[in-house]
Amino acid sequence: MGPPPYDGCMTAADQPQVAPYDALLLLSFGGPEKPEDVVPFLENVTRGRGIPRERLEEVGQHYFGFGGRSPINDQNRALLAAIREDLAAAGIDLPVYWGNRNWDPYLADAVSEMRADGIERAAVFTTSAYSSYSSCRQYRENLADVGAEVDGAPRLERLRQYYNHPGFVEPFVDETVRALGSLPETARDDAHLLFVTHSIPLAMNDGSGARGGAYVAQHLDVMAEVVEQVAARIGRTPQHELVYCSRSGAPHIPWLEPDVNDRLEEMAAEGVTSVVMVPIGFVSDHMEVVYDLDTEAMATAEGLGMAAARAGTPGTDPRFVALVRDLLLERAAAERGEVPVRTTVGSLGPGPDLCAVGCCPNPRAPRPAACGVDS
Ligand SMILES: CC1=C(CCC(=O)O)c2cc3nc(cc4[nH]c(cc5[nH]c(cc1n2)c(C)c5CCC(=O)O)c(CCC(=O)O)c4C)C(CCC(=O)O)=C3C
Ligand SMILES: [Fe+2]
Repeated sequence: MGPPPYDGCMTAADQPQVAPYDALLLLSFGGPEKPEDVVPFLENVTRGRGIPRERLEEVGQHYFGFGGRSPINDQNRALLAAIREDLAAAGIDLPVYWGNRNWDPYLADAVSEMRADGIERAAVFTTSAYSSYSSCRQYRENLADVGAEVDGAPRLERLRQYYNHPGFVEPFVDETVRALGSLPETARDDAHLLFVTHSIPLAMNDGSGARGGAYVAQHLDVMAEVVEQVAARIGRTPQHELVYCSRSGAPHIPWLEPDVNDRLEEMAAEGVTSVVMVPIGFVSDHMEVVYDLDTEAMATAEGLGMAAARAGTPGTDPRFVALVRDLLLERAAAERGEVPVRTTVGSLGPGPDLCAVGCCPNPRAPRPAACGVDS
């Protein structure tokens, strides 16, 4: 997993090699920071996507309930600071920028700033771990758009998907063990684990990855790995399953199910009395987590008389921050023609540096996307 932390005795020759890159760009979703931002933010997210008016009003209320401020931008500020510290501690002198798809600071502004600073070729880390149109190709389309929009934009090379990197998986293991331990003693031993991710349309899952179905397959692989590591720690294998949150879209279009709330009701009827929710679909505790899980699903569990706890997301866990450095150094080595170690856990192996032709297709109409074998 990358070089050892900088111990103060490193010589220039020992410094990890980031060439050919001269910058790193953190690319994220973005979120509103005050009540006036909420509606224009939602318009940015849903433009041309056929999300019913009622759903938008409902989601707007989630944001207003938190003072019109999503936690996501502050979480990215913290991640940005942690990445800068981690790189510096490893003796890597590389500027790190941040831009979003849907809200200020926008990707185009970050890339304009990079161009003004003379950046020529940057690696791009997205806050999205899995393969699907929303979590992969849509970011690649954003990179293609900004390349066309910003004259003289640097080359932007998206780092591979990292759902099965130990720096993403291990924080969930620790947090699952911690959350189990936070349940009342009588509820601990038969608590079920509910692994939770963002629902997407069935058709989007069917198209995800190079051969289809990758979104669900990747989550099942992460779930199996977390369960195995948790079992090794607690000496038993808890019951576990994958469920979904944050369904959107028109009601007649099928999305991945079961919804976490529906499943909690069924489980209560089946006699389950305690659960731990493990939000493996998410990198930080943003609105989907603090509203859809901590507010809505927790209220559902409480209403059913179940004991419930939630595991935290990677956020700024030092292992997750070091993952960014590991992927950067891995890709830099590959671009120099070396054959780097590509660290993964689970059964699926590392994803490609460049996405396959036609993977994770745009559900509406094909658009140019960067960072594919055909771009
Ligand atoms: C797979 C996936 C992830 C996980 C991977 C990743 O992290 O990238 C994710 C993350 C996020 N989704 C977010 C917010 C929203 N997503 C929406 C809508 C949608 N998401 C979708 C998928 C995903 N979304 C889809 C298929 C739609 C339907 C419309 C469309 O086809 O695009 C809507 C519109 C209202 C609604 O319909 O809910 C909002 C406001 C925020 C910000 C949270 C904050 O502010 O803290 C984050 C991190
Ligand atoms: Fe979303």
